Amino acid sequence: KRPKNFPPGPPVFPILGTILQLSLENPLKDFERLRKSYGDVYSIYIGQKPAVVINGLKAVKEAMVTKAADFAGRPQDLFINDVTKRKGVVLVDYGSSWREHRRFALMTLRNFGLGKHSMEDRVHEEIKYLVSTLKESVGKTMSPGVMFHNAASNIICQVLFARRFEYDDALIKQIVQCFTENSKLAVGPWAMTYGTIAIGFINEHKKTRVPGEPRDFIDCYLDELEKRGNDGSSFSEEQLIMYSLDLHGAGTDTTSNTLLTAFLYLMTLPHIQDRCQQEIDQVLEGKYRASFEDRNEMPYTQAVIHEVQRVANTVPLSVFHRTTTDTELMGYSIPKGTMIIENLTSVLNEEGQWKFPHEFNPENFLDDKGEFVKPEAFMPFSAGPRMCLGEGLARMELFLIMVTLLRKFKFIWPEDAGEPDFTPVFGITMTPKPYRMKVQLRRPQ
Ligand code: HEM
Repeated sequence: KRPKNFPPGPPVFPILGTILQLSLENPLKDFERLRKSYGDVYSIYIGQKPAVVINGLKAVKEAMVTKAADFAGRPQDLFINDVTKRKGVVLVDYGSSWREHRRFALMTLRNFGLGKHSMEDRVHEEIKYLVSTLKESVGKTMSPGVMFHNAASNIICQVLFARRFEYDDALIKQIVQCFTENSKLAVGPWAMTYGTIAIGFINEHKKTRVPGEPRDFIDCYLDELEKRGNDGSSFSEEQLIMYSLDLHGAGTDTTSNTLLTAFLYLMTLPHIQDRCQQEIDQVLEGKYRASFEDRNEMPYTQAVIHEVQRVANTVPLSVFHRTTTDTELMGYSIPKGTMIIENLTSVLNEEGQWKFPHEFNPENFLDDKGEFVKPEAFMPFSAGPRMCLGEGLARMELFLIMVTLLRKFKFIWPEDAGEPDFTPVFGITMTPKPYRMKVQLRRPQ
């Protein structure tokens, strides 16, 4: 039985709840169907546990922005909570440890003029490896999956540990494989492997650091730890291990799957790729490399990158939330502790919010003068206090990587590759099916 005035939903069966009415392989279509029957806010039962699914811009905004604190918790009774020991930031419940760690990460990422290397330099450093890998493939076809995954992983590793791994490094390959092949089921062993690496790095940093002169995120955290001492602060070395695992995990699969989606569409829509290249050539003429600032001169390329993010729908159901108090949403009552599923998919393709909700079309982000505009329903990073903490870094990576690669190379869908399959594989993150791309140099380099 649903509690009084609880959001409606499909009939609940003993033991299984409403689970049989959802395809576990890809529940997104079922969520859409249930929205048609029950409205923007409805409930499902995962076994005996109720969860409220929130759909569409209006309801998502009311929950995540207007009633932000009420909806900013995280479920604490999932298997993953045991693995993460309730540390880090992504899965930590709303409270002072989460708040302090989130604030610290935002500040540290923002101040990343760390040492001599600004964040942009770190991203460009990694792009060099992408460019040389692609150069080796000129005139041939290549599978970009591992390359983009490694690049995204390395950028975070640079920020965290001031270290990167070669694209064919055995250890990092193993991690990538764990991640992609066994998918998210391998969180346990993966966390352990990565945890061990992180501990190694942290110990190394403790030996070589100069207090007050941080080289990277780990040094910043160790400085902060020293400053705070042990009196009741939520900062600890154990936190730091989980924290770096969190940031690495949150920043790798997301960015690399978005890049994979980008190149899949750019190859199969060559007129769009062409138009980006014209704009990039014009704005960067005479410049050695792109800077993030250049985006303001590139409305079309900006529109394409945003359209990629909209269509990629990289984190389709966001990260699950939980109510922190008894609350109300769109007139329904939701008790404290209820799991909340924020259906970002339903916002990113919502009819009435987009000119072309169901096709890849950069016009979704352009006004009639060709200027870049960002509709309110663009929320691939979610909204409110739990919104993606890496948004700034992710947007910088997407822009610098796409612009640099499009400036140098032309990407072609191989003649023998058959029809492209745009349907991604569902998971916490959506992954495009593996594909190959043909690479050509645009001008002699
Ligand atoms: C295209 C790339 C990315 C996308 C689409 C994305 C999307 C998201 C989404 C939807 C959430 C959940 C927000 C919520 O619960 O309401 C999230 C959380 C988070 N993301 Fe990202 N993300 C991306 C890249 C990154 C990067 C590069 C980092 C690393 C610096 C990062 C770090 C985090 C963290 C730490 C959280 C948890 C925030 C919290 O619980 O307070 N993300 N991201």
